Amino acid sequence: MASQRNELNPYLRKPAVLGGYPQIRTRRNRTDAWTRSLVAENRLGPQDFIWPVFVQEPDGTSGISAMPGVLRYGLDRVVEAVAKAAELKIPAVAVFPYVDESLKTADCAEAFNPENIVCRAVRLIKKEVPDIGILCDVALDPFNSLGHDGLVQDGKILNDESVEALCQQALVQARAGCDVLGPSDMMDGRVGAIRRALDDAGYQDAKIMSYSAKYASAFYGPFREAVGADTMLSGDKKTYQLDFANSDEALRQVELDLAEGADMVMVKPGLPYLDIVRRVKDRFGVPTMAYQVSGEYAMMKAAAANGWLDNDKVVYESLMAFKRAGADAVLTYAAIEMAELLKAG
Ligand SMILES: NCc1[nH]cc(CCC(=O)O)c1CC(=O)O
Repeated sequence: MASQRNELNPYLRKPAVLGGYPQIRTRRNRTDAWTRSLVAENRLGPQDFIWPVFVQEPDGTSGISAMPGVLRYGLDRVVEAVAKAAELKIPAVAVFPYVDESLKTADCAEAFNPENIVCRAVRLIKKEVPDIGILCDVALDPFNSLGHDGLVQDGKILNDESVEALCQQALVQARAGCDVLGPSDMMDGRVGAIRRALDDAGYQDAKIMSYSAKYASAFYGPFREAVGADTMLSGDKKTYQLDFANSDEALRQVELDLAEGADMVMVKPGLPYLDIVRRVKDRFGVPTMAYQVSGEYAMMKAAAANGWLDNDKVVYESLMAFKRAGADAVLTYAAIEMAELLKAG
């Protein structure tokens, strides 16, 4: 039968596997925009973003010199900004506080004050923009006169005492209406402790997005200006944040956080750490977030301001790269501009 058919149809006599060029031309799938769209393996939409929002005590807004286009919002302005994010179909915002120096202390008491700027912003956003998810950072640095994420004694970052403080901070945030607690402090055991504290207080549905693979990175520089922690920090964060020489260590950290009850995990910074995103996603298959941090944003904006890079194109390409690496969503300061661009087509 087969040989008969081959005689009738000489093309079938050719081997099924053609082998290569010139029969195979991979450029065929790239000839037109519609073909490229058809075969695209990843897509980017506003649902892929979490927008970090800085809030400040004074009404109005203020700029951050190393983050052009990013503002801190007073409570009179934050609702409008978050409502715009919701309108653009961005699923969640991450609230970060700018705290006046006079409120920063070594015991970080302001972090547990239910009337602090984070809690008030969360209550307001929950009330006025009820459908957007709210993530809060759980770490003491914005409230710490020493600039560290944990409590400091004699120059050492205390672990277990810090975990207790973080639990208190998570509880005031959950009470204010925060949907997702994001421990970004890298203390040992904090995810399990926060989970227990939330459950005991009746917040079983409050989610934990753990900053699991958070590296001691120089790319956080502009953020520290944004939250007013730049001049405060004594030393560095290398005794708790991960060493950027390592990646097995990140997997171990993720594994522990998942065992302790993390609902989602995060890799941070983003672009220079896409290898970690891929390893985490492949190994655990859990919701994996990545944070395109302040320094990454600053680099793109600085190059674009000089005319060296095309802002819209590099921001788009960088965010698509996160998707390709396996990230489910990206925390990015460019969320609004990118959502607007995608909407405009
Ligand atoms: N724990 C605080 C925190 N949460 C998010 C960032 C960085 C975010 C950014 O750079 O955009 C930091 C800074 C740090 O750890 O020093």
